[in-house]
Amino acid sequence: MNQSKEQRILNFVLQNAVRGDPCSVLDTIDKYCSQKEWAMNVGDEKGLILDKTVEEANPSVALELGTYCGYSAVRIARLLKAGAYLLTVEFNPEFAAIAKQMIEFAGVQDKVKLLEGPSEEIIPQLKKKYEVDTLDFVFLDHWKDRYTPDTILLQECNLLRKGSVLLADNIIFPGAPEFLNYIRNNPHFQCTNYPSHLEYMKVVDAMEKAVFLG
Ligand SMILES: Cc1cc(-c2n[nH]c(CCNC(=O)c3cc(-c4ccc(F)cc4)cc(O)c3O)n2)ccn1
Ligand SMILES: [Mg+2]
Repeated sequence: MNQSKEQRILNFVLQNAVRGDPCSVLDTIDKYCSQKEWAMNVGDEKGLILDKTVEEANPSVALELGTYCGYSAVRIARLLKAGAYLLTVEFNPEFAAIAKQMIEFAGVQDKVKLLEGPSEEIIPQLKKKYEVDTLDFVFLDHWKDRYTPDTILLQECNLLRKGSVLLADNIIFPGAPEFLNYIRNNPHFQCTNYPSHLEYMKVVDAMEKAVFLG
């Protein structure tokens, strides 16, 4: 049975990156996806915006919606302080299996908990089943029509606190116009736009940061 693109990306990492070196894993994925096969990792350009936002937030507990192959999970986890951790949610079992191996190869498995299932099911379980109090940082990178309902769900589940930082990918392409309208007109959030480009392409994209004001 011929391999999936995601399996080819993982194999390229296993054969070309340095085990236990997150930066080497990120660079190797970026090399493969810019030169051989495009894939929906946040990538190196938007990855720098993600890095700066994570460093500024310096989260103890972070949530990522949309793991895919684990690129941004590795990117976030490599920046977390001792004792801090990332919960990452993936809907597609094939993607989750790839991401698990990617995270382990990068050596950040002790900082990452990979949860399989749809975001609308997982979010309401975070407090009781996953012992989360509040989230310091949330990376929205899953289905674009879920950004708004899941941001509302996070608030309903009391998972945000004053100062919680949300960062959303793909604001322009594929686009999340409803989310942009919701978050920019919501007095409980302070928004900042970061113009960029779609991963590995010249297509215009952007990220939106939204700080919860309580
Ligand atoms: C409901 C739920 C869902 C999830 C979930 N897990 N994994 C994902 C992946 C979502 N990501 C994307 O669809 C995405 C797409 C593009 C793209 C595509 C095609 C183009 F032509 C151009 C750009 C670019 C990107 O940067 C993206 O992030 N969702 C997890 C949990 N619960
Ligand atoms: Mg994305």
